[in-house]
Amino acid sequence: MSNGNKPILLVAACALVDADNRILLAQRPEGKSLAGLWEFPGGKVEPGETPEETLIRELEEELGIATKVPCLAPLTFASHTYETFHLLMPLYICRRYEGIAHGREGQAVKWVRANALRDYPMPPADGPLIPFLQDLL
Ligand SMILES: Nc1nc2c([nH]c(=O)n2[C@H]2C[C@H](O)[C@@H](COP(=O)(O)OP(=O)(O)OP(=O)(O)O)O2)c(=O)[nH]1
Repeated sequence: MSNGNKPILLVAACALVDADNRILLAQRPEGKSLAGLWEFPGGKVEPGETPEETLIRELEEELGIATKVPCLAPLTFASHTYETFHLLMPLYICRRYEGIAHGREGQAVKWVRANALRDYPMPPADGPLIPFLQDLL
């Protein structure tokens, strides 16, 4: 199957898990693509970055929390064709971090139980990730 020559976009995402086994979702702000949908924190891997470095940067920028490479464990990935690109998105899990997560860019954030993830509309790429989290948590 061809993807219609769309470029691959590499985005690193993280399931941040608290002591109660809840997962943090952040709401995409108005004005962005997929606005209003709930997503895992993360973002595009910039040139010169590893996906882990991207996540450490994004978790700090978006949520004000600090973590380290050994605290990021690979869980699974999403591979999904959008209209103008094909998204390849490794999903990491992180249970060890410092700070209290809050939406530093004005976005709503919510701690959600694995069995309630389906109650939050997510980008189309994210649906297949949910069973992995439900099995794990
Ligand atoms: N962080 C994150 N991005 C996701 C998820 N699911 C999903 O399809 N994406 C997509 C949305 C965006 O196209 C891309 C992440 O880009 P980004 O968040 O760094 O970029 P952005 O919104 O500032 O830019 P844009 O999409 O408005 O161009 O990955 C997810 O769970 N978490």
